[in-house]
Amino acid sequence: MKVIDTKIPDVKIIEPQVFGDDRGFFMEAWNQNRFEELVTGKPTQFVQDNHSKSIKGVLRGLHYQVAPFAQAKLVRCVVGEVFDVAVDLRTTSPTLGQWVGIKLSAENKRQLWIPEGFAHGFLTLSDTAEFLYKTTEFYSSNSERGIKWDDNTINIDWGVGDSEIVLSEKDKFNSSFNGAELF
Ligand SMILES: Cc1cn([C@H]2C[C@H](O)[C@@H](COP(=O)(O)OP(=O)(O)O[C@H]3O[C@H](C)C(=O)[C@H](O)[C@H]3O)O2)c(=O)[nH]c1=O
Repeated sequence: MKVIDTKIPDVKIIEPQVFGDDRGFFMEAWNQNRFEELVTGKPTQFVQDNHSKSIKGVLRGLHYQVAPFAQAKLVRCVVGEVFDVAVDLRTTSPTLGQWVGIKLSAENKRQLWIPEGFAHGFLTLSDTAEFLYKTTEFYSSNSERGIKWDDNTINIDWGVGDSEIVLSEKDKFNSSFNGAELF
């Protein structure tokens, strides 16, 4: 397992070791000891596994839960490809308002570690994409918050125009960054 830094120090790219042979491949998608040793450096417990399927152009996000239900997430794409984004919402962080974007795919098998204090979202690049992620806190609908995918303060380069984006009704009414509840 290789851990790669991003421009936001606490957000890490993880490349699991993949064992390929003439049957296909095997990899440990998550190993508690290795993850705590190489990624977080502390005890890290996940309590929920999520799985979503999206068609091309679907953008889910930017979402987060506020305290006491703030979630850290370990995310990966197991079918197709997505452009995955984390946005720093920590008021004491030197990278507040900055974002990290990475392509996650069934092909590259990369994972992204997104600590508490970040908004998260992804854009579906392939015809369909299936997205799996572990969270460190349970879902709490009352604690859910959303920031507009095209907020002009954060200014994420999604690589597509507005016309190609498919949003949930909820995501059409997300907050601006400047109006958002931060950490
Ligand atoms: C997130 C979640 C949702 N739900 C229910 C609530 C709705 O009835 C239905 C769809 O929820 P939603 O439209 O919020 O799903 P996404 O747009 O994929 O939301 C996710 O999008 C981005 C990518 C995230 O990082 C978050 O984990 C999460 O907010 O599933 C649950 O029952 N449990 C859950 O943990």
